[in-house]
Amino acid sequence: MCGCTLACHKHQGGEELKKKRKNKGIISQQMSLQRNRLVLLAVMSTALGVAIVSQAALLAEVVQRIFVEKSSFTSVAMLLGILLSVMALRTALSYANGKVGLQMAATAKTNMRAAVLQNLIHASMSSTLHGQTGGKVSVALDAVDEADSYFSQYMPRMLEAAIIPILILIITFIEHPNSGWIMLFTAPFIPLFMILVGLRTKNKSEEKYEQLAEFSGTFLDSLQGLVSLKIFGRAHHQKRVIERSSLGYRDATMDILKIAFTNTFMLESIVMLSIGVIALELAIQLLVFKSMSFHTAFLVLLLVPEFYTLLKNTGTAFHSGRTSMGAIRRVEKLLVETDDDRNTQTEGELGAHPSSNQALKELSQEYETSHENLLPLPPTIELDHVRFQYRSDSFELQTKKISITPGEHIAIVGQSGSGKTTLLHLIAGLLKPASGKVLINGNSVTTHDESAWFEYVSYITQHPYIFAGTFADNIAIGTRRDVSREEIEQAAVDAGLAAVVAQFEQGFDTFVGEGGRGLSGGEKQRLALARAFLKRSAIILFDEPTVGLDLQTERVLQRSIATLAKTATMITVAHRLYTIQQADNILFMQQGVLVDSGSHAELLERLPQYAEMVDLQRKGGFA
Ligand SMILES: Nc1ncnc2c1ncn2[C@@H]1O[C@H](COP(=O)(O)OP(=O)(O)OP(=O)(O)O)[C@@H](O)[C@H]1O
Repeated sequence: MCGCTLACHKHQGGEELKKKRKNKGIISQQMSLQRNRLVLLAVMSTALGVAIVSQAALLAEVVQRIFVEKSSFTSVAMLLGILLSVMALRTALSYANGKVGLQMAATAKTNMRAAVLQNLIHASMSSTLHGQTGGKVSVALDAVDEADSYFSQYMPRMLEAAIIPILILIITFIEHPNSGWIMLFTAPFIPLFMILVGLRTKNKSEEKYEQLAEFSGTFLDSLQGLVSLKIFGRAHHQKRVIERSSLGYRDATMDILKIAFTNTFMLESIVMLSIGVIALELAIQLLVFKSMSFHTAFLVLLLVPEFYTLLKNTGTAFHSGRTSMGAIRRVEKLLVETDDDRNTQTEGELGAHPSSNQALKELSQEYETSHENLLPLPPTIELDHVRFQYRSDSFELQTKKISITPGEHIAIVGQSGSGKTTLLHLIAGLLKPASGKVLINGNSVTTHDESAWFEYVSYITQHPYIFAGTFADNIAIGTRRDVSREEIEQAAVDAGLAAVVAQFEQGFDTFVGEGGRGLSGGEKQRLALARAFLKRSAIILFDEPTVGLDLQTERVLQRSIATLAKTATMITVAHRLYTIQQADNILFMQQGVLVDSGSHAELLERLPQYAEMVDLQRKGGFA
């Protein structure tokens, strides 16, 4: 037994994939993952080449016998039968080639989407907030979809191009070297031309994806902020922004299409010209110089279009492959960005505290056992000279050494923007300190042990996220255990949500969240509380609402919070004097610095800024 939890194994797998991705790009990674399919494609392409040459040879033989040698139909019946079977085999092989290509594309897309999702899920809070949501959605959906043609068309066609034309060329050289030389001389123009065009398309395609991501981002931002835009009369301005960004996307797409059309025209011209030259040469040899047989001339004439069609298809596939590569690069960029972010999050901490994995595992086991019978035991939390910055030139948070004993009720207070929520996020392990440590029972919390640590924590934010689903689903996400309907209903009762749910005909099966019924701020917080009751965490983080709730809701929330806090360490970003006065320890924040901590009475006595804040709150009627 390695003593590793399921989450830990999953993590190791993810790390391996991450390492692989670091060394190779998505394409080579997929190629090595799908090596069997590539081998199958190569075998089928060779078989297809043999079928194409055989079909031409058989057809030339049949025509020679019927029209030149005037043989009877019965004497060629068998040849015709074989010809039909070869044609059927060729069709089947082409179909199978396409099918394997599609399977490769489907697997590659599934893997890419899983990797994008995995990275986005594990990205730190700060990187999640960075960039536009719509842009990320566009990478995860559109860019991954666009990668399809690289695997479904480009790869199979390239393999065919590497095998079949060479086979045809060998046969042509054996049959009639002059035609072989013409083919050999004209053929390189097609890939050469395609490479030149493809390189231009690649840049254009990358540009197109940047435009699409910008367009999606702007569009989603505008949708989400529609109410604010209308109220501030900015809807028209935003309309123009969307228009500009959609026109940018249109132009980038049109540029690619322009290149594609020119490319097709040039390709057709080269192909037609080459076939024409060979046909003319064959006619002169056959009719003027009479230096070759009809069978040979006809066979070469049948093989030549096959040769150029294959090269032409390769050219088209090359073009779509290059377009796809632009999309793949975007996915790679997102993966690298989020990978780097995960690296910076975890490095250092692990090396400094090799025992932290073990300690959290013990905590987790303790939690699992205790969950069956008792409530989980709150750990000791210590902040040891923590320093944090969102960005190098921005707000900086600093703390001294501070210890939160199990079951303590902590209030974090300070002016707006003083760093209260940031401190809460640092304690929760949602943000990683630049220096200093957040210690849980003496060990650092690292993102490596996220799942074990988060088992311990409930976080009731001011604006809890309500997922699209029923009340019951939304409460049940509070825990990873299988919970009964009774437990969900009890949690709702404890959180004061039951009365709200009872108003609806479908009760706990009422749809809420996106596409369902909307909830008020107070109702959302009660739902978040119900999740916390179900989870029965050892640490409750609570971002107290700044806006005034009605007295009834306020009382319900206060009562529920007090019940929850009985068995847990409670850390509240406090805005109410009542909460502050009840706290065992108050952390006073000022411009990012944890200035002082102590009881209400202590701080009143020794910290004038605190006394001033309390005075202001009293006057504001918050008490
Ligand atoms: N994601 C972020 N990126 C950059 N800066 C941020 C980010 N989140 C917050 N900040 C900045 O950090 C500072 C502290 O913010 P924080 O939300 O912790 O304050 P707060 O005391 O909780 O404020 P409030 O009481 O108004 O909620 C602010 O100056 C804010 O602008």
